[in-house]
Amino acid sequence: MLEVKGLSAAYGQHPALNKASVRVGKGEIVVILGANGAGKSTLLKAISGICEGKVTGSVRMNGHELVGMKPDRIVEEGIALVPEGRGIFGDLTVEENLTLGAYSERAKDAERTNLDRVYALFPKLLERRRQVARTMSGGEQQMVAIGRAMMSNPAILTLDEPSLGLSPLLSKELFQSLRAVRDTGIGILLVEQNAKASLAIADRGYLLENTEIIHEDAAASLAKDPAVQKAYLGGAAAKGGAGKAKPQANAMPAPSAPRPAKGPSPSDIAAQAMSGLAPARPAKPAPAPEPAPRPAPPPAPPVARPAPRPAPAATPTATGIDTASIVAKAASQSSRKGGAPALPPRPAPMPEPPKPARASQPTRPMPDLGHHSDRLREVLTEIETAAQRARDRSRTRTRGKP
Ligand SMILES: Nc1ncnc2c1ncn2[C@@H]1O[C@H](COP(=O)(O)OP(=O)(O)OP(=O)(O)O)[C@@H](O)[C@H]1O
Repeated sequence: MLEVKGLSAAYGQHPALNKASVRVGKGEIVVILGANGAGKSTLLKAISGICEGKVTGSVRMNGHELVGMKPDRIVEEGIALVPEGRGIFGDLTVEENLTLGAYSERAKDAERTNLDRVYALFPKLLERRRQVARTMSGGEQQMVAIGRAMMSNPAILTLDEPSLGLSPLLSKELFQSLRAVRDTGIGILLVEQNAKASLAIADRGYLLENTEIIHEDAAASLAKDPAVQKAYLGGAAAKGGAGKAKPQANAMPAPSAPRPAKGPSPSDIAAQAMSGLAPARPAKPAPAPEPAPRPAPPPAPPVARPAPRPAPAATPTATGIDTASIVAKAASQSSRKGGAPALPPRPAPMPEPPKPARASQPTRPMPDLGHHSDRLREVLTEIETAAQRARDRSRTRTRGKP
């Protein structure tokens, strides 16, 4: 299904990947093991069309050449990336984050089915679907990131160090979830530092050292390979590399070219490629170690729902979620924080239809919330109602006075 052949990438004069060849079949988990700086993230970024460097070679998905294609076209071809650092929108709810993943043409019609599939795989996300993502635990946020990628209806899911920063318990849950994703028929290309856990769930693996794939084998064989054990599985202090092709290769990364000080982090760009939008994040921080799971915040008090406002023509979706609103909200979150990458060309949300004339206006007309969320409307309605009640009370008091 996914066939990478002789793929190379260089950042200026600095080679980061050298003629890598990798394949991933349907329903297969393939792991890439390698030391820091070996070129693992570069490989995933080059596959997704978001490598900042110069990429040569071939990446074929079901026979279609992807090198040179725009990232959003690559998503349409069925490849979704879960970037290092997750790249989810902290200010949006779980469900809003998930819905953003369904923005591609490929996924639009199957949004409800995909959402159900994600909730079936991650029941916790269903429980917490109205929770703001930044209040979720690290493990839950990682599930949101994977769920969002799955909303693009991918045939291949690529993940960059998904267990980074998670406690052993949450990592275990995560790897079990990946197995469940694989069992749905999705092929998984996984970059991981946690060699033991990833080899335990993988079908095959590759060793990437100093920009080159030096060995490929069944995961079970790799797990038993003394050189792999020494280098990646906590064997005796391993200065040397692993694998049969170049057992003497040094596992230390090649000296790196300086990364650009400004601009979006690779994870941001990856998030952009996946969903068409990306939140602003500081450059490549390791997520904080996982604290104990947090209880769900208390449910919000019930609010009086305002009469439904006519929805803009393009917004209704299978889930009933106003995607255009969520996109606008996510974009405003990105721009508020600054530094987010520009949005890639996407079908623009339909313009707001002309506002219908209101039959009887309240004392003060409701402001036009246009692209804002339903929740905001609810809060404003509440405020309006409270203000009206206060005015009525004060009028009653005034009338009662002699
Ligand atoms: N945007 C960039 N500009 C310049 N050099 C880069 C850039 N991104 C990566 N590199 C360099 O390319 C090499 C490979 O980096 P890459 O991030 O692919 O490694 P990695 O194997 O994923 O490492 P890690 O496990 O630490 O994330 C490194 O030497 C790195 O410094």
